[in-house]
Amino acid sequence: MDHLDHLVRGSWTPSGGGDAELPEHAAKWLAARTGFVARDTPAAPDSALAVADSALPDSARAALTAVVGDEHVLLDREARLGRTGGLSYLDLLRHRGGGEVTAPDAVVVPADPAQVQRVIEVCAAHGVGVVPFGGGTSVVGGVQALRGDKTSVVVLDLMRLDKLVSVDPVSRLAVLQAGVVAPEAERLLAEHGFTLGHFPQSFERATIGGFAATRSSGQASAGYGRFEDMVEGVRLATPRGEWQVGVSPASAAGPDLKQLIVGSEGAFGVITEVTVRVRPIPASDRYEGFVLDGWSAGADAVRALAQNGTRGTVTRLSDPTETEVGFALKGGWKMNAVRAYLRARGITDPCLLIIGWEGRTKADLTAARKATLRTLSKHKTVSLGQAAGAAWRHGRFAGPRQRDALMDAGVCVETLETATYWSKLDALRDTVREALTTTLTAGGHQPVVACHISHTYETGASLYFTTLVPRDLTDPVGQWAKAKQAACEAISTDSLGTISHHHATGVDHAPYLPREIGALGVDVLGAVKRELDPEGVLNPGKLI
Ligand SMILES: Cc1cc2nc3c(=O)[nH]c(=O)nc-3n(C[C@H](O)[C@H](O)[C@H](O)COP(=O)(O)OP(=O)(O)OC[C@H]3O[C@@H](n4cnc5c(N)ncnc54)[C@H](O)[C@@H]3O)c2cc1C
Repeated sequence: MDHLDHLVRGSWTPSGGGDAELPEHAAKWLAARTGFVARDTPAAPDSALAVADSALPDSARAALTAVVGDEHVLLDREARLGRTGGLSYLDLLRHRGGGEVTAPDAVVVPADPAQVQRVIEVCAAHGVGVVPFGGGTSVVGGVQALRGDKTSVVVLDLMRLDKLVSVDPVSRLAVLQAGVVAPEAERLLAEHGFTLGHFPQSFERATIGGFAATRSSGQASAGYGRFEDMVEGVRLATPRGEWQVGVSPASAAGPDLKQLIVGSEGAFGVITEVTVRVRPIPASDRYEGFVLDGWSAGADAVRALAQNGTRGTVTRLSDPTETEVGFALKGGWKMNAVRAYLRARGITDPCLLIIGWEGRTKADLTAARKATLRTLSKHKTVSLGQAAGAAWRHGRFAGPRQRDALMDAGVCVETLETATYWSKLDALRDTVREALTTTLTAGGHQPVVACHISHTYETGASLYFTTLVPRDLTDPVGQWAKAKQAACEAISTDSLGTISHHHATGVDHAPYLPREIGALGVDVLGAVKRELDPEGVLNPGKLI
């Protein structure tokens, strides 16, 4: 695993696009498909960014220093700039292009849950906003340093809460501090023979607290569940005091308050510890690729897998456009041979299906794989074998690096996600594709809008869209902002889908939340917030 700088904000990795490059064949394909002309648009240096002076009152600074020590209240430009915004395409653009960015007035780095609690109390007493910051990988504006009605705001960075607190191997439970980054969580748990099984594409950077705060979902959700399924208990610091929930695996003692905290995006409190369900590390795994002919055939097969309980641990279906993008980015004679092979097998509109199985024993894996293949045998499926599965697995965290390289070359590249019931899946996909295509077709440019299903349920599935189009250099922010707005309108009109399956609400999706949960739902969330955070200092402008 690479060492990733905690504070990089203009790209996924410190070297920007340098970790990946846009191969010539891929640039040619993009040119033919979108009208793209390669341009060198590297990130502007950090020195080109204007950061306003800190407005943190001296009294608040002194009180914070008394809690965490002088060296853990950071006021320097670099520390504040490093926690300015998340990692959406628009966040990256703001950092790359120069101009003014919204930096926090200070960064506070407490050492443990007790210090987090006291920091929150100090901020509430001084009317200072607090933005909890885990890995800073939010793509919906969740870590933007907004002030709301406050005159100053601090980022509360959880990076020092990096410990595995305890493991209960009998119950298969572990308590992890909120700032533990996902690869470190896996490393710490592996020492006890366990895995969490949570592998979002942001795995390398995101934290346990961030996963809980956003109801994250990882690539192996078919086998391990979403993050909220893994949460058994939460310790939360609030201006009203500490709140701990979760004492047993199930309970009929009223509504599940744990689920009120999970997904609260720092607006109700700061998660300091999470008790998670863990599983023994699987003894064996196997990944394979299959191809189905056309989106409907692919979606039908994946639905059958989900509804009769024969999914793999990973089950991921690309639509024809995403399959084409994948083949085009790889390029070379091997891809041409695959295309020819598929044509010869009667596949005219290839949809790539990746399935990964894991087993406690080899026999378990074999049985699970057989069950999947039995379901797939009822659908017209061509196997691409383990090589295709291994290729996907090898590149499963490469997307953010490729995005850096594409951004350097002048491409507008961004993703968005939603979910709905199976009966509405095609309508949702068509509507979002139409919205993105219409808004981004301009000036001789044609976008590529690719889609995949990577999280399935008995009743429905997620849809994840990736869009590529030459960047509008005169109004790059407006170009994507309009497209995203059109997609959000398409998703939320007539409750076609959810405004977020796993990226959360943040700032970007907040305007659409009332359509999804209703005015009464917004009032309920508002009441909870007022109860836990009467001064309104927690993560101003997010969620509600
Ligand atoms: C390239 C890329 C790929 C991604 N892929 C996926 C994916 O596959 N699946 C997925 O689910 N998400 C994905 N995301 C989104 C993001 O990684 C998730 O939302 C993740 O859960 C955020 O974790 P984090 O530690 O980075 O949180 P941050 O970005 O730091 O924070 C996210 C939100 O949670 C709040 N928060 C953070 N920590 C705490 C805490 N301890 N207590 C209270 N509130 C807190 C923040 O204030 C903010 O509102 C992706 C993002 C990127 C950039």
